[in-house]
Amino acid sequence: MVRGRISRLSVRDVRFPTSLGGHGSDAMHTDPDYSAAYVIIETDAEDGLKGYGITFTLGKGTEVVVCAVNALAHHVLNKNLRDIVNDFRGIYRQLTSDGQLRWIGPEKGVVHLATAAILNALWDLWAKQEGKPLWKLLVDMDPKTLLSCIDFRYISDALTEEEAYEILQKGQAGNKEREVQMLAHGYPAYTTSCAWLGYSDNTLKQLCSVALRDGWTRFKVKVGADLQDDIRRCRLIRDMIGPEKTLMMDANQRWDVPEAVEWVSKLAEFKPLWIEEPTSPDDILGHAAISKALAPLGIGVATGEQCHNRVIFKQLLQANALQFLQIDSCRLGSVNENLSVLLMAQKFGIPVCPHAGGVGLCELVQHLIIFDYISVSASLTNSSCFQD
Ligand SMILES: C[C@H](O)[C@@H](O)CC(=O)C(=O)O
Ligand SMILES: [Mg+2]
Repeated sequence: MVRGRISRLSVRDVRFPTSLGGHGSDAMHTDPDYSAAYVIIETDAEDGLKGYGITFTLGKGTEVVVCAVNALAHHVLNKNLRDIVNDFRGIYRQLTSDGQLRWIGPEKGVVHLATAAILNALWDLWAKQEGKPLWKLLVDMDPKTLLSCIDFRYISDALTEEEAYEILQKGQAGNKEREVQMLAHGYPAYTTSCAWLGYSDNTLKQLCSVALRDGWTRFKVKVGADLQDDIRRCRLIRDMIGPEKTLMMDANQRWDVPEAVEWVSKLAEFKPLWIEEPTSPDDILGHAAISKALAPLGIGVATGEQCHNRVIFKQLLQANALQFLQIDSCRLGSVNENLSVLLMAQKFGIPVCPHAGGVGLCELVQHLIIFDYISVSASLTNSSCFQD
């Protein structure tokens, strides 16, 4: 039973000095300090439960997001949690339509990251009050209630609410078996932890052999700064993992469109499953051109960790611009907006492989992808996996 009035919203600036060891480094973010704007929501209910929500940030960027969280807090303070969840689409719309803050979005950038942190905390509190993990709250929710959390504005030309309802209805066939399977075996994952760009070859080798020993079968390597380095590192990792295991590459937006095609063609001998973020995350037609050029080489394009919102995902799908869709639990406006993207991906037949390289993202995104498998896609084909 959902209960309580939101009596307090606090936000902390949490940072880890990961740049010191090159952890999390890539061709664009060479000195990332993994960080989070960490929101805690309290109610006046006697149960003492709190909702915790985060958005992933890097170092000093956190200060700006914390400021935006404080600016948005009044939209939820003093509201009853029951009223919020009974009109979750409305509260999403309210936060994203703030008359003064929308101008510095809209539904993108700092204010959207702040929106995600607040909404993530509300979802966490709702799930806790129901006594369930988030994935189970979503799986058990009837389709109509689930859809009432989604803002279909701007996407109804690609996915109507009626189509989304049909997808969820279809997803109910076999869902109990899939839930049992998830509880018994978990969800397939890949690791990036061996091959951040700032790691030496020795570190890469050492971490890769540990990962192999631990049973990992899918590995992601950072590329994009220097072609000769990439060739050497990709050869090293491919030699270690052998021809059968899966290799992905991630360029973190480093290239122009023609440069991406040329560069990745030179890495094709290492048989990557995908090239991730080959160019600007805003360049939908650029991604489409890269997808088309790399298709004959058997290399797909993955993107999404910096896709602002459901509109960009809609257009990437409409333009055949990606073969692997990478939702991010905090870049989009939390669970509400992620649900719409999972449903669009299903309609377009594109597998979802969430982004999770960051503070708390692995923990958050597993709820979304397990829900996706049980209630939406019903498929593990084409490595719908996520990151260590
Ligand atoms: C800065 C982050 O570590 C980024 O490199 C993560 C990423 O691109 C991924 O996990 O994928
Ligand atoms: Mg990435």
